Amino acid sequence: MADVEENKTTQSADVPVKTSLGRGILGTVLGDKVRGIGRGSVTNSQVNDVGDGTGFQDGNRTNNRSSSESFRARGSQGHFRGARGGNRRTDGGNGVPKPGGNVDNFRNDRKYTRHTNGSSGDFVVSATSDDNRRGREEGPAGRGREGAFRGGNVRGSFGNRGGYVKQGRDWMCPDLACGNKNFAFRKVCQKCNTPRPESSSVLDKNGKPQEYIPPAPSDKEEDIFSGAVQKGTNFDKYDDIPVEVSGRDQCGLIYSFEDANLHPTFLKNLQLANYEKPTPIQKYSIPVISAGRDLMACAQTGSGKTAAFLLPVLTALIKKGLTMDQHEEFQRPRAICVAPTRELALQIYNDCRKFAYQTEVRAVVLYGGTSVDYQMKQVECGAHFIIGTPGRLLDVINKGKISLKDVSFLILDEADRMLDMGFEPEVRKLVETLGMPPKTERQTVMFSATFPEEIQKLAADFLNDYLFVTVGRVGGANTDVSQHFFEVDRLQKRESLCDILNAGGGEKTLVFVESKRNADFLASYLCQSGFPTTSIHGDRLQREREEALADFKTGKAHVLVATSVAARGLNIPEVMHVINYDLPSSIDEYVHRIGRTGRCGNLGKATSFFTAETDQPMTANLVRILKEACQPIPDWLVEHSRGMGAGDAGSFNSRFGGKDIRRGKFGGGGRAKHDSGSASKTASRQAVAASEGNDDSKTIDNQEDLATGDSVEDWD
Ligand SMILES: Nc1ncnc2c1ncn2[C@@H]1O[C@H](COP(=O)(O)OP(=O)(O)OP(=O)(O)O)[C@@H](O)[C@H]1O
Repeated sequence: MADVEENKTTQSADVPVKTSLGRGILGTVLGDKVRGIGRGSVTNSQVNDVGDGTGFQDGNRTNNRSSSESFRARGSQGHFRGARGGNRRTDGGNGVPKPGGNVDNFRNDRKYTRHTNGSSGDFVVSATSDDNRRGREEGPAGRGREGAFRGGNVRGSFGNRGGYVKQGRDWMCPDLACGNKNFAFRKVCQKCNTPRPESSSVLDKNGKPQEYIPPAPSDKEEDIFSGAVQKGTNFDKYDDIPVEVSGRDQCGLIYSFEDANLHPTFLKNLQLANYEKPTPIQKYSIPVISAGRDLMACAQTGSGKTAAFLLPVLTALIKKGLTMDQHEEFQRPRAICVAPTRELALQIYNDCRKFAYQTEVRAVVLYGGTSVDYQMKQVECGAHFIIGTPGRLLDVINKGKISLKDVSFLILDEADRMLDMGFEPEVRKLVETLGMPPKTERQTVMFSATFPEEIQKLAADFLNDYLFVTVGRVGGANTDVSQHFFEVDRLQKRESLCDILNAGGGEKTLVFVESKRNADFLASYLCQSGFPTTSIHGDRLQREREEALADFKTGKAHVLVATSVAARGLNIPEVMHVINYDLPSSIDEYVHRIGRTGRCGNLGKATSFFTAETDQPMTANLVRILKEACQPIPDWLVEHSRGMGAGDAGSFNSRFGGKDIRRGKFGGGGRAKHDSGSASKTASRQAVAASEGNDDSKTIDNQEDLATGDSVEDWD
């Protein structure tokens, strides 16, 4: 993918720049075939610009065309955005497209619509929807791609772990050479006697789904402290990011963990975890929480927000003194942390076990898709700190196992998500109706990388005279992630993805799609195309979700296809590349998705497929995010963004400029800007208040779609 950068300089597709025997921008030479994707392509004699030069090229072009025949430049130079219904040959049996298909064959029997694209003189060739359907559904054997998937010709995504087998449903033989579809009740494959994959053996003797009991976490020190993302080369550059604190009576900041008055065991545990010095969000948040203040904290993805709340909360719990409620049926947790997805709740729980290692703090995690009885037993064994997803938490509370009256800390991780339309009713119920002390008698802290203004307004219902700490811009993208965009026709996406994965040479890649069905579909396709792939989404069994994540973490599968369940918070070491196969409908979701790479000072890469017909409403916000992160902005994206309202390039007049919505209401001295870096180390350790008076007015960008269908799937 270095090629992407390398080739960006060429603006005109007509100018032959270099000979490529390997890959073009995203183009890949496969045998004697050259496929260009995204916005550039390669012929044997020309390399065309990826960033700006041309549209993507039909796959199996012959090599002797001149680049000007193959492409026309965009704008004044003319531009060809080749879209086609499928330059793939269909596979005899199942209609699954194979790479390297023949565009000419395709053209012979497909209808094309040719139209011009405004004043630019571009023309776009696109297949009609009939073509698209045929491209997908027709195969010599008369079975379409989707038919193949449902009908039994698609094998498990990943050996016997990935079989797309649902509870109580028919299952596919995990033996790739067999792939037979078996009825749900069969324990072995009818055709080859291969045992049913473990993940499908979930029916009890009454045919009801058996409940999943997750494996007990290891107590071994090396296991507890493994699995974290290690610091990258840009870790120290976090200190250069400006920090802003707003609110009354601000607290100081710390420059080392030793300054933070943490419990001594935590200091030892930090060493074991290789935490040498705090990140900016930790420097500012730990003193605020330790001082007993409510907090809204916003910092870029992967910059250490979890430790920023866990360390001071755990310290406070120990300082206040923990009574042992072990083996009592009724537990009175002192701290509750709520997270939007099961995997994130589990991850926070594991971080909590890490920091609280060898202390008396007992943490319990409650999340859906697992046995409630099992989790209730865990609670009975003692629960000072409960971490969970809202639905399961409510469930266990309603079963009378937990009293909230002693809760002194409420933490909302991914707080903007917890308070959006999908989760807000559950969170409100948890906080306001089940006996939790009111906001003046508990401490409430909220963390996220994004805090839209409307959510900030709502959050005020739960917070008491809070401080707002922002590191960098609210809602800004992680600047350690290089962002690339390719305008790709919907039907070109799969092939483009394969080219990118081939070019990546097996690097760990997370591919986001919008729908659960497409996640299965794509994972299956990638498996068949030779990429070890697994998938995670809300329709998979919890056991399968955890196995999928484990396989991806260990590298057994180097591609994970995911819906938005994996967009927030997940900390997976060595994810080198995030691909938005489908762009999300919300810019905040985009920021969180690409934040799965480039964590903890490591560099990462994000590639997004842009399809004008679906993604046009995102353009203004994308342009703004790119500009803010100092990323190159493709001209075509700017063009698309024109007339899309608040996001014209150059304007930051939106919610992204949003900081504390209370600004201007603190009288003087309520807002302070800081440099958390080395320069300020010589200064007083107290935050220096620099009153800035009233802020500029701003417009709220209403293009956000706060609740996306898939992402509410984890309410339990
Ligand atoms: N001070 C530190 N020193 C070394 N590593 C750290 C430090 N703080 C955090 N990390 C590591 O950085 C990684 C990212 O941290 P974390 O998951 O808390 O990020 P985050 O800000 O919560 O991200 P997101 O916004 O995606 O939820 C983790 O692996 C964590 O162990």
